[in-house]
Amino acid sequence: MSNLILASSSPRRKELLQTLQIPFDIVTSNVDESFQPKTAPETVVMDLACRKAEAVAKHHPESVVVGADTLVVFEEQFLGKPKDREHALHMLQTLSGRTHSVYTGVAVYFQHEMETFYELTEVTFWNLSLHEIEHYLNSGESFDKAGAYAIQGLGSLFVRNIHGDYYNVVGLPISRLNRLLANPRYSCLHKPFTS
Ligand SMILES: Cc1cn([C@H]2C[C@H](O)[C@@H](COP(=O)(O)OP(=O)(O)OP(=O)(O)O)O2)c(=O)[nH]c1=O
Repeated sequence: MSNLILASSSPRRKELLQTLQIPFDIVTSNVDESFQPKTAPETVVMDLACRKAEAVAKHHPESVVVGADTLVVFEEQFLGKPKDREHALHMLQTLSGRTHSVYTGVAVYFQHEMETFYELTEVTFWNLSLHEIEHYLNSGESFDKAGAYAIQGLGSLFVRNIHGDYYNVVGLPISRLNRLLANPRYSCLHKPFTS
């Protein structure tokens, strides 16, 4: 097993973590992703990221384990992954012509200690016609994405403006994670992009 483990089944997170050019393995777990109503979104994403990292770290205490969670938030509504087409349609209609927030929480577990942070990116959508949304839903891209869209795919055509880290929206704020891993505490990772 590598010194670094990504506790995620997300192919986007895998791709982004590869940017660091550190060997890593993927180990996933099934954690309970429920949370108390009225919890602040940054608390939710950091807490879920911790649960994912902890569940894997239990079985791999020698490794640095990274977990993450992404949530789309519009006003008081938390938009996770849509349950079905109807749900995805409703989410995209909610986001149409408005600005929403994308939170990703990241947790790094190593030697019985957890470090966490979150990033927030504001994304503004163009007004979307029903025809456009239906066409997008037919692509199937919505279904495993928070907020029912993928900024890295066809969903990019909905985006009028973005403020913050693009990679945070895709699911892993990689430059901030790289800064965190620069700490000598993680020297076992032999990172090429930090001194
Ligand atoms: C908003 C947005 C989300 N997403 C994805 C990132 C995450 O994979 C997903 C949010 O769901 P998550 O529950 O954060 O992650 P996951 O279930 O895919 O993977 P795991 O829990 O195993 O780590 O939405 C995009 O790929 N593009 C986007 O533009």
